[in-house]
Amino acid sequence: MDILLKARGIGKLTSRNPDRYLFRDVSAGVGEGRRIVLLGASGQGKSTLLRIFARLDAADAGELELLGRPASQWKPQQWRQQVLYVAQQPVMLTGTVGDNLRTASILHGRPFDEPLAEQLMDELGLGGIAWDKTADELSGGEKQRVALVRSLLLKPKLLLLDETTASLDPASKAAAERLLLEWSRREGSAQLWITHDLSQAREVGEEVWFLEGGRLLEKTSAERFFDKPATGEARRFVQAAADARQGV
Ligand SMILES: Nc1ncnc2c1ncn2[C@@H]1O[C@H](COP(=O)(O)OP(=O)(O)OP(=O)(O)O)[C@@H](O)[C@H]1O
Repeated sequence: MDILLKARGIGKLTSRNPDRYLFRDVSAGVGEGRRIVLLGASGQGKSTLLRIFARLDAADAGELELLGRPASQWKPQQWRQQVLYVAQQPVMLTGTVGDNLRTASILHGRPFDEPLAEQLMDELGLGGIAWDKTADELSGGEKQRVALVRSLLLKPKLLLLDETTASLDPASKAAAERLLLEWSRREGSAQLWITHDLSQAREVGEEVWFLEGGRLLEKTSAERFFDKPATGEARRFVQAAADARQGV
């Protein structure tokens, strides 16, 4: 498996205290077409790490490489076409639903694949939404799904999914998971998910990265992470989630 994105020694200082790292020494590789889940408690810096991978935020240490070329050799916009961050809080651009769906093709000068946009909207249960509706009038869950379709239409090599299904009702969440799994198989694109839902993590993840105490403590197969975590921290994390589910 070729490595698509490589991180070497990535660190981010805390904004409050420039002597302290939020996380450091993050070295890992995203394989082509691989589905990885990034787990860890709130506030560990998972979103920040994904934003660094998408070059929406700068690292304070370390280097990134995409397709074997260091970040310095990529124009940020070209990098972001390939490594696309889907934000936790969806941002709708001014205009209609159709305008939002066409954004990527306009920005990147590619033809708009309308049949694909229709198909993706349908698969996410948005087939009934008029494309001339003002995007800002959509519900939060609708915005989240339109933002996802908008991202998929760009066909990035790596999708960074930051709690993308967290605000969806159970049926829409299942539809989004199905679509993303199918998409990764069909398009061969890689996905790096942040989720707090461990059953979703088992469902979608081939690999798990576990961030705690400012370090990427585990990088392993999903099966191994859930059945036999190597560190006490991961064991406690998995156990606490299981206890919470059972109301212990
Ligand atoms: N330089 C920094 N950049 C971003 N966040 C920082 C920084 N320094 C400190 N922080 C704090 O660290 C935390 C990082 O937030 P982030 O959203 O990345 O974590 P997370 O693990 O994704 O959390 P959640 O699971 O709750 O979404 C926040 O509490 C933020 O205020």
